[in-house]
Formats: sequence, C-alpha cells, structure tokens
Amino acid sequence: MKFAQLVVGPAGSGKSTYCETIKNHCDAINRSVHVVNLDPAAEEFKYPVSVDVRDLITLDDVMQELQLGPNGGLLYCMEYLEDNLEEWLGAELQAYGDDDYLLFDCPGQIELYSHLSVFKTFVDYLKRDGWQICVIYCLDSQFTSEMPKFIAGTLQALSAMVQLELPHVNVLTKADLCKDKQGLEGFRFPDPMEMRHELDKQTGPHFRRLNDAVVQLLDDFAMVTFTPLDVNDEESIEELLLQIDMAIQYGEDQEVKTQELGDMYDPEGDE
Ligand SMILES: Nc1nc2c(ncn2[C@@H]2O[C@H](COP(=O)(O)OP(=O)(O)OP(=O)(O)O)[C@@H](O)[C@H]2O)c(=O)[nH]1
Ligand SMILES: [Mg+2]
Repeated sequence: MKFAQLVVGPAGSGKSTYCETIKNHCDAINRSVHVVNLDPAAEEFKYPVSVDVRDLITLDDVMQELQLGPNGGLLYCMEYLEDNLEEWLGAELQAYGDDDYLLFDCPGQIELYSHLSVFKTFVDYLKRDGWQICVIYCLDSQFTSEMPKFIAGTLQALSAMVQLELPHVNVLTKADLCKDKQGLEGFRFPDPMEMRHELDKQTGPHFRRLNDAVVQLLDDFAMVTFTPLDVNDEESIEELLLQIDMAIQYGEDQEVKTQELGDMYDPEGDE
C-alpha cells in the first residue's frame, strides 16, 4: 500500500508551510516522506521537492505564450496536467512503491476542489494506482474569528469533501498567531446551536431560516471538525499526523485503525 496526503485549501491558507512542517517533523523522527509540488505558480520552497509539476508546465510560460491572466493560466496548467496524468505524473510516481508516503502541495484556487474535474480525475487515478489518500483541508485560524467567515470556509471544505470522496481532515493553520487558544480548541467539535446563535447575532433577522438550514446541513454531514495546528508545538504536529495516519490506515495496527476510521465518518453510510 502507498500513502498520500492531498494538501488543499484557499490561497495563502498555509498549505506549503504545512508540507514543510510535516516534512521536517518526519525527517526528525526518521520517517520517510516526500513532497510533490502540484502548484505551477509556485516560486520557492522551504522543503526539498521530490516531484515538481513545474518540470511539466509553469504558469509564467503559459501566461506569456498564451496571453492568459494568472487565473486562466493556472486553470490551463491544471488541465494540461489532467491531460498528461498517466504520461507525466504516472511516470514520475513510478519511483515510489510499497509503504512510501507522499505529500501533494496543491494550488490555492478553491474552484479546483469544488467543481472542476482535474482533482477528481487526479484522485481517481491515484486510487487506481494503489494510493491510500487523505485530503488535508487547510483553513486559516483567522477564519474562526467571525462565524459567517468560518461557515463560508467550512462550506468550501464541504464541497471539496463531496467532490473528492476521500477521508478528510480539516486543519486550522497558523494557530501560533491566534491569541485565543482555548477558543480555537472549541472548533474541534463546534456546537451547532452555538454556531447558529453566533450567525444569527451577526446577520439580519431575514437570514434566520438560511442560517438554520446551513447549520443543519453542516451538522448532517458531521464534518465540521477542525484540528488546530501550531507549527511551533511538536505535540500539536504529532497529534494531527496521528489523526491523518488513522484516516488512511497508515501503520502497523491495521485492525484497530479500521475500527476507529469507521467510527469517524462513513461517506457511504446511511446517515
Ligand atoms: N505564523 C505563521 N505563519 C504562517 C503559518 N503557515 C503559513 N504562514 C504564513 O502565511 C503565508 C502563506 O503561507 P503558505 O504556506 O505559502 O500558504 P499556501 O497555502 O501554500 O499559499 P498558496 O500556495 O499561495 O495558496 C506565508 O507568509 C507564511 O509564512 C503558520 O503556521 N504560522
Ligand atoms: Mg503554497
């Protein structure tokens, strides 16, 4: 079995820093992890890049040659990657086999994870190729400072979850910048009643029914759980990595882990 984390989330949410953090942590504990850059617009990295989409195509070249803006250019790059999945990425990934563990550092355009086909195609390809994948959805902790903002971020995470149909871990990044550490902990299992109350306080009365419906939706999907990550705190990194390892059944004690994953979330379950 081969293992991978697909690190996604809005622009600037801390995806590349997350990859750097996990890579450094794993190096320190002698655990082998490789990072794949899937962002054709990336400029520099603070971690060694094992496979780089910029060897296939770069945003700069596309913008120059096709006279496209940054967003159109990025979408062109990703469609180009989609068309060359087997030929290019497949060949690059040949170097990895049993028990290898990859982190895919992805671009920050959220439409890639909600309604465009490239990541769906990519994920289906990886699954067929024998990879166990977990989506890591990075959301800036600052999103928790206002409930409407948090809900918007959560709905984006939900659309990625529905589109990609994979084990999914939401991460509140940049916890070191957050003054209210205790408050952040409260987002691990937010109380739907409290979310609705906060939303109602910050929106006009004519939003009540919508607020109700949105919170109900999030509650039904049982996925409004967020794990804070403080990159300066080894314990925080360790705990998050363990949660992800359990979600993709990485490790020796497979039986116990399957049991715990089943308890967490079953996308094909009845509820
Ligand atoms: N203090 C602090 N800053 C962070 C953390 N994570 C990211 N940042 C900062 O936030 C900015 C964006 O971080 P990146 O890791 O590049 O975010 P990204 O999601 O990869 O961004 P794009 O690839 O452009 O979408 C940078 O200035 C980082 O230094 C964190 O955990 N703590
Ligand atoms: Mg990045």
